[in-house]
Amino acid sequence: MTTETLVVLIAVAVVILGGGLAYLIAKPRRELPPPDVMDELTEREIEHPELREVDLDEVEELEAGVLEEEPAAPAAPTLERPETPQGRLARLRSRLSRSQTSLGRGLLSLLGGGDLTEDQWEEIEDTLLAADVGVGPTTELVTNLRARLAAEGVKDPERAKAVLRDELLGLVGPSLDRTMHTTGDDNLPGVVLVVGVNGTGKTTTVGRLARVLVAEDRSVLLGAADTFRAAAADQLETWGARVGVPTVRSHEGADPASVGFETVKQGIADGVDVVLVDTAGRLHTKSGLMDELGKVKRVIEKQAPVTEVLLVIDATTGQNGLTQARVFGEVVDVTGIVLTKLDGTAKGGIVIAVQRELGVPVKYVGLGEGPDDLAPFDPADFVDALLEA
Ligand SMILES: Nc1nc2c(ncn2[C@@H]2O[C@H](COP(=O)(O)OP(=O)(O)OP(=O)(O)O)[C@@H](O)[C@H]2O)c(=O)[nH]1
Repeated sequence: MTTETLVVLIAVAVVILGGGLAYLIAKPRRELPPPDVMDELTEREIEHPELREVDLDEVEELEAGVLEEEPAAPAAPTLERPETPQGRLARLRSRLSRSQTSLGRGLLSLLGGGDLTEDQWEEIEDTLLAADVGVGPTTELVTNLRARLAAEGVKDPERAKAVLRDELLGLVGPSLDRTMHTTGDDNLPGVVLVVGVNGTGKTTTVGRLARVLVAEDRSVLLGAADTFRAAAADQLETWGARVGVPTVRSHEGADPASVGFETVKQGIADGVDVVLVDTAGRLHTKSGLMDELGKVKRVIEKQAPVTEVLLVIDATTGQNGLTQARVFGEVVDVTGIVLTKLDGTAKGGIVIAVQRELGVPVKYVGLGEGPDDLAPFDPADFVDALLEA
């Protein structure tokens, strides 16, 4: 071999080796699979990639987000578990006494000092009237109190307080039937019609009553027969949804009687225990609308008897609340009263006045803005809270 041939051979070898090296450097390196895939690879598979069951291209696509993830199933709504009604008044009692202090303190301070002068008896009367007890019940209470304190020769403030408690309790009516009638006859649902002026807390009350019933393991259906305002139906639906209770509703301006009818019809078909129907109470002075309320009840009763008509009254409206009570009482047979916003007034005597006015018992009281701040009314607890001050 000549020297020239040797030089040519060396040059060819250098070119080949250089090209190979350049190819190796330029070749994209395959990354190691991510750690979780690594976990699945055995040592043998790492040494012999051809044996791998995991396709690295697929892994890369996954990394690049090419393969779409399975959409997550929608989370089931978490239902609230409402508080049982039994313990509620105990929890809310302080709100009652807070709102009643002027009445309780006023009476006790006067009665604590032995024999009363005429002026002091007048002061007692004024205190009762200022607390919205009403003229008739106030006169009755003062007359009875005077007679008993004199007859029993009461001088001791503790004894005077006990007599006052007894007399107040007598006025509140400890033996009135305060059960809410929610059981229908012949396998029909109980039907509760909730009426009252707008803004008194009617829709809130329907929502809260649904919670009371759910806490007692009763099945419930709501009817949004307040069709004046779409928002009222939305509000009701939201209340129900929180505790898994459905709502029957229609469009704004629909006939409230037909919504009531459809709700009870569905309640019967679904076999629910109780149907609660919210109604519109706008402009209670307009006879047309009040007639309409009467119609709602009549039409509902083509399906099933109404077992309870609850009138919602705002305790802070005083005498105006009594006027409302009177008007509603003329249109539908009110069977129970729900007194809302009792936490916001010192005029707790309205309980006594409104019962007298309608001859119907207060069955529930609203004592706050929380979802379970509606308590069954208990006369003894009420009077005790009144005199706690
Ligand atoms: N402090 C207090 N507020 C209450 C009570 N009950 C209801 N409310 C409030 O009163 C306001 C009116 O309640 P709604 O239920 O909307 O009154 P409504 O009578 O149904 O009026 P519409 O829905 O407009 O028909 C709301 O802000 C409630 O939170 C209560 O017992 N105490």
